[in-house]
Amino acid sequence: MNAKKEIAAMEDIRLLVDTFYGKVRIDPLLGGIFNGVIKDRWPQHLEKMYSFWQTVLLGVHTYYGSPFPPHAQLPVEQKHFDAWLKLWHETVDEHFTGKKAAEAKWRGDKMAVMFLSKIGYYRNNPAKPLL
Ligand code: HEM
Repeated sequence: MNAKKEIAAMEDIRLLVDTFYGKVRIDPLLGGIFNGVIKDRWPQHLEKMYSFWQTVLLGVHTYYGSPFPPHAQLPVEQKHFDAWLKLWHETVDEHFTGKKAAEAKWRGDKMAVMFLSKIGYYRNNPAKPLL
C-alpha cells in the first residue's frame, strides 16, 4: 500500500521530480528531446528542478534562474506539452494529495500555456535588429 501524502518537505520534492523525469526520459515523444539537450547533465538538471519546485511549492527560495530561455528554441508544439502535462499530473497523483499537489498541477498547466504561447510568438516574430 502506498498512502498518498501532502507535499511538505524536500524529500517529497525529490521523489516527485525523480519519478517524473524517470518517465520523461523514456517517453517516446519527449525522451529524445530531453536527452538530446541534457546528455550527461541529468544530475545538474534534476538539482535545478528540485530547487525550482522547492521555491514554488515550499516557499524556500533557492531557484534564481529564468525558466523560459532553455525552451525558446526547442522543437516542441502542443502535443509535447500535452504529453508533459499528462506525465506530470499522473506523477503528482500517484504519490501526493492535498493543496500543494493541486498547486503543482496548476503551476505546470500555467507554465505550459505560457511557454507554448511564447514559443509561438518567437517563431512568428524572429528578433530583428533595430538598426
Ligand atoms: C514539452 C515540454 C518541455 C520540454 C521538452 C522541456 C525541456 C527542457 C529542457 C531541455 C531544459 C534544459 C535543460 C538543460 O539544458 O539543463 C528544461 C529546463 C527547465 N524546464 Fe522544461 N521542458 C518542458 C516543459 C516544461 C514545463 C511545463 C515547465 C514548468 C514547470 C518546465 C520547467 C523547466 C525549468 C524550471 C527548467 C530550468 C530552467 C533553467 O535553466 O533555470 N519545463 N526544460
